[in-house]
Amino acid sequence: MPPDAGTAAPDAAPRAAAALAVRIAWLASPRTVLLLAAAALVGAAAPVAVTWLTRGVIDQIVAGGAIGPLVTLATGLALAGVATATLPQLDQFLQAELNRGASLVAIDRLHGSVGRLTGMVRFEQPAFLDRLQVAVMSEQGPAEIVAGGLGAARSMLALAGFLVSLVLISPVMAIVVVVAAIPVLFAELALSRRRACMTFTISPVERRELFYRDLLLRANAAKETRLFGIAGFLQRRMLTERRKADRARRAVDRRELFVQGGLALLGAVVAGGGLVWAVRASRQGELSIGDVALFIGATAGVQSALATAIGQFTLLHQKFLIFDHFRAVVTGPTDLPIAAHPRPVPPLREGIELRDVWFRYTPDAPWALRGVTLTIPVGRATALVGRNGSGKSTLIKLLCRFYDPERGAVYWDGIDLRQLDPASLRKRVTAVFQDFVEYDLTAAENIGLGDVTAIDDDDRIRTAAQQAGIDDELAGLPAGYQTLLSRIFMTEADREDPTTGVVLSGGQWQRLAVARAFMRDGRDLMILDEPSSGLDAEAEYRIHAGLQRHRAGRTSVLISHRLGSIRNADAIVVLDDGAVVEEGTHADLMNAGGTYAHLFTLQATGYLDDQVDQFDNRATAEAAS
Ligand SMILES: Nc1ncnc2c1ncn2[C@@H]1O[C@H](COP(=O)(O)OP(=O)(O)OP(=O)(O)O)[C@@H](O)[C@H]1O
Repeated sequence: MPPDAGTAAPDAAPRAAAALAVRIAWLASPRTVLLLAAAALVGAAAPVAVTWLTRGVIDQIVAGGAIGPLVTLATGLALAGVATATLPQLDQFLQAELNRGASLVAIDRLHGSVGRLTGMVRFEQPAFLDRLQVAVMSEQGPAEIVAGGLGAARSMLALAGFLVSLVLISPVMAIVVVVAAIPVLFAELALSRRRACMTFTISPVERRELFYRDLLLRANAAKETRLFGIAGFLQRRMLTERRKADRARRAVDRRELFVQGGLALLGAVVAGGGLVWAVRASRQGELSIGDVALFIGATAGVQSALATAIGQFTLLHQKFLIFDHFRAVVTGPTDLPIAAHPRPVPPLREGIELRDVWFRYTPDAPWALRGVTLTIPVGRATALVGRNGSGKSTLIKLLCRFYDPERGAVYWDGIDLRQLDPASLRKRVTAVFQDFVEYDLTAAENIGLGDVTAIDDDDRIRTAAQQAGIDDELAGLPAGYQTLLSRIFMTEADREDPTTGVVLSGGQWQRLAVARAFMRDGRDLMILDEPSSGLDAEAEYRIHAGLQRHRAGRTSVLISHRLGSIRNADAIVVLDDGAVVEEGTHADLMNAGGTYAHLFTLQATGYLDDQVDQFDNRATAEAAS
């Protein structure tokens, strides 16, 4: 059974997420972080200074004091004003700069971690995919968290400054303002938790919306969506998912509206009450006019700094919770257990052996392989055949160790694959998968990716293409092997120029995938999962002749529903419902008259008219009886 550790939501660790975010930001640009911190310090001091300088100026004017100190105070006020006016722009620039650098580091970390997942297990787990989607959206998290943290620190410093000012004028008022802020803090924290939770819970809905949107916009789905007239149907489904997500967002927005509206009202009542008191105190001579100005500025300053600090803390808390999904992905365990001291994979000398292998994709899924015991001898061609869903592709995924068996084991010259280094194992394997990738790159790159160390080696690329029978076609493209095999990167100006990109046919792509596998020449094991399913008869014949030549003396596993193409394999293994039901050469299996003989005869019959008639008659008779 595939392990599921690390996919279930782990206990959120917002502190660890915050620490990781700060580490990433610091790694990206320590200078920008320091500049932002300096800006935060000045940003905190400036408004407090403005309030005190304003009080001094007013009191000097009212008292008719000397011009010198008044000018000094006014100059200070002007400088503080300049700092207050220009800091937001500088702050914005620094934040954007930090964002660029830290996002780059975050993207690199995230993709590095996903790339280090050795198997396919995680990609089949919805919980991991949800987490990954949130993690991908969190690339700006480090910069936002650092900027938010510094913003909160700035508000706290400003708050302290204003609070001291307010305590000097009216300690009671200072206490009232602070006490009124306590419910705000708790309410905002609860709101932020709710928003972070909503972001995660709507993730499957957003993934479904993306799936429908992708189908509607994808070129290779356009044929079916048009012919079957399902664009409207898919669009309605997409909008339904969007509405579901919007309903969840609206519920949180509505709660915020009521809670924050109520809290704002409370703040306004406190400030209004204080103002009435200050005016009365001034009339009774307890406060100077400058004191009243200081009181008004300090009360507004305390309230706004408190509101900003609480807002920033709760936003930070929310960002920690969201960025925690990023942390969970980048620090999560690997999907397949890796041996403490994985052994490098030696060249294959005897063969690969499956011993009583049981495998299912999830604990609640039916078994895809049931007690498979099988030897793939070195230097021999082994063919896997069987009906759809009988477990052929699953078996080769286990040979590449994309998954581990739940019971039993796969051995490479007697060593359990779990003891080997997965990367080292894969260096010894080449494959054409059923669902091979069509890269929107040049023809040469499409082949060269088979051995990225030789991606510029034109001779090897060309040899691989010749072996796959596609050299002539690639050489004949407008820019030969350098032709881009895609039209998706074209600009409007390129549209008429055929050399900027061409579209290959399905069969051509398939031969290109075979060439890519040939690029990894000299590997110990070659896996071919339906390498010729999309080819015309002649291309199929040529590719199988080429593969046969190439396979000679090498270890290969070949899957094909066209039984004629595997009849020359050294051994044919028939799978049925995840179990090996027959094994032998073509002649052995035909003599045995079992599943293979039945399937082979059925296919061969299709190519011979008189036998087709007999077959049809027999089928009609069978149907009638
Ligand atoms: N990624 C997956 N997640 C869950 N179940 C899967 C997955 N891939 C295959 N299966 C299931 O495992 C069983 C074996 O599938 P597999 O693809 O190995 O069959 P196959 O013999 O290669 O079929 P085909 O001839 O159609 O390619 C099937 O029941 C299939 O539904």
